[in-house]
Amino acid sequence: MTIYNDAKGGAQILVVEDDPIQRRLLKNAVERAGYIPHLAENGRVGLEVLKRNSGQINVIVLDLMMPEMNGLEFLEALHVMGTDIPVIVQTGQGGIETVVQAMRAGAFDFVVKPVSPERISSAISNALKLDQREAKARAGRKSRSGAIGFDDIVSSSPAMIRIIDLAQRASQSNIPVVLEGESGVGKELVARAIQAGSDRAGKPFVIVNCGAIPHNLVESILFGHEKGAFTGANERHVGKFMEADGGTLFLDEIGDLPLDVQVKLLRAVQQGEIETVGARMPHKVNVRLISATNKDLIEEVKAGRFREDLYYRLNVFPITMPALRRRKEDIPHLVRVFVERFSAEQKIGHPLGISAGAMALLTAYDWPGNIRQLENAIFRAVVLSQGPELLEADFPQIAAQLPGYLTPDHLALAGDGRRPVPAEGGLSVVPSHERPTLEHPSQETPTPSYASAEGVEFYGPDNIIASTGPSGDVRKLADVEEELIRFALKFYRGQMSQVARKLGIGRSTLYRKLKDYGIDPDDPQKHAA
Ligand SMILES: Nc1ncnc2c1ncn2[C@@H]1O[C@H](COP(=O)(O)OP(=O)(O)OP(=O)(O)O)[C@@H](O)[C@H]1O
Repeated sequence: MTIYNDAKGGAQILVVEDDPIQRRLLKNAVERAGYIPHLAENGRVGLEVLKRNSGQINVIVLDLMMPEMNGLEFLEALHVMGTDIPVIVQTGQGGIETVVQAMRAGAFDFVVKPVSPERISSAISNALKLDQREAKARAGRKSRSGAIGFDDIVSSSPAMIRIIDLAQRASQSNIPVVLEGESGVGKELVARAIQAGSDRAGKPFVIVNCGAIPHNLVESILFGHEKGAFTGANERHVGKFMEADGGTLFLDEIGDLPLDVQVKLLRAVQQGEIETVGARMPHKVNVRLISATNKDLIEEVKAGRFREDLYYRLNVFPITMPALRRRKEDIPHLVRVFVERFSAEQKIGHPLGISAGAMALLTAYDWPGNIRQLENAIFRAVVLSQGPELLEADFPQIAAQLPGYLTPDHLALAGDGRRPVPAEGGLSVVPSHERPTLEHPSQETPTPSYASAEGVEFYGPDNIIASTGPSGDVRKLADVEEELIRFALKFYRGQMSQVARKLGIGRSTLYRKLKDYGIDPDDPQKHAA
C-alpha cells in the first residue's frame, strides 16, 4: 500500500482496488484530476487507511470484486463504522444486480470498467460536491430529529393511512410495538412519531441497531458493565436501557439479537429490571420498547433463532409496513416533499420543480431500497441539479434499470452484454403502452449489433476473422490474436473481466496483451498511429 502525503491542497481519494494495473491507472487519473490518492489493495487495507487518516478521506473509489474483503463487505464495514464518505463503486463483473446491491448498501455512484480518466474525475467531483453539502444537510436534519411527529410522515396510500392510525393508537399506551418491513420503509420514523405522540415525548429516544453490534458486545451495550467486569472493561459503561430510562428504546434489527442476549432481554421485559454485567444487584428501569425487524420473526422462531417467549412478549402490537412498491400512491407525494425539503436545505435559490417525465420514471421504478433510496436519489438530483426542474436525466441510475429507459450508456451496464437484468424484486416490467413516454425516442435505445445470449450463434460480418492474409498465406498467430481481442472488447462492451474469462486468460494477461498490441480498451477499433 502506498500513501501520498505530498498534498497539493486537493481532496483525498482512497482507491481500493486489487488489480495492480487498474490501481495504477486510477492513481494516475486521480492525480491528474488534482486530487491526492491513497491506495489500498483490498478492503481490509482500505479500512486501515481510513482509520489512520480519520476524517481526511473525502471520497472512496471501490472495486466490488476483490479477494479477502469484497466491495459489499467493505461497504457494510463502513456502515458499521458509521462512516458516510461518498463511495463510487467500480463494476465490471456481476453487472447490474451487484450495482443495485451496492447502491442499496449506500454507494453514491458507480462506474463501469474500464473507467476513462474523465469519467472518474467527474464522478469524484460530483461526490465531493455531495460530501460538502450533505454535511450541512445532515446537520439540518439532525436538529429536527427530536421533534419528528406524525405530521412528518408522508402518507397518501390507504396502507400508510392505516399505519398512521395504528401507530397513533399505540402511542396512547406503553404497549410494546414491533414494526415489520423491509429496510428503508420508515420503521424508525414511525417509532419516533409514536414516542413523540406519547406521554414520553421529550424523554430520551435511544436507538440500538442489534444487527450492527459485534455479538460479544451486545450484552454490554444494552445492559452496561461495571469497571473490571471483564478484561478490557477499564471504565464503567452505562447501557442503552439505562440511557433510555423514562423514554423509549428502539431495538432495530431485533431478529439479529444473539440467543443468549435474548434471555436477558426477556428478563428485562418481564421484570422491568436489567442486570448490568459485573453488577451485584439488578436495576429497575422504566423503558418503553419498540422493536423493528426486516425479517419474518415467526420464521426465525420456527428456525430456532428467535425465542418464542420473547417473540410473544415483544410482538403485542405488530405493525407491518408495506414496501414502497406496494403503495406507489405515496411516491409522487414523497418526491415533492423531498424536492422541497432538499432545495430549501441546499439553498438552491429558486423554486425547484420536477418534470412529469421524471415523476413518471420515479413512479415506475420499484425502489428495492424503499423510501431511503428514493430520498437519496432526490437528494443527489437536487444537489447536482442545474435547471428549474429535475428531469429524467437527473436520475441516471434509476433510468438504467427500467426497461424502456435505456440509453447507450445504460446499455453498457449489463455485465454480460445483454440488456440489464432486473434485480430480484427490484423492478416492475412496465407494459410498453403504460411506459412513461419521455424524451427517449426509440432510436436512442440501440439494438445491440449482436445477440450474445449464451448459446445463440452470431453470424454478422463483424464475426469473421480471416485465416489468410492478402498474400494468400496463413496469417500470423499474433495478428489473429490481436484481432480477436479487439473483437472481444467490442463484443463485451469493454467488460474486462468478461473479456478475459471468455478468452480463457487471466485479467493481468489481458492487460499485458492490450499493452503489447497497443489496444485502447475504451476504443478497441482504434489502431495506434
Ligand atoms: N412516510 C415517510 N415520509 C417521509 N419520510 C419518510 C417516510 N418513510 C420513510 N421516510 C424517510 O426515509 C428514510 C428511511 O426511513 P427509516 O430509517 O425510518 O426506515 P427503516 O425502515 O427504519 O429502515 P432500516 O430498517 O434500514 O433501519 C428516513 O430518512 C425517513 O425519514
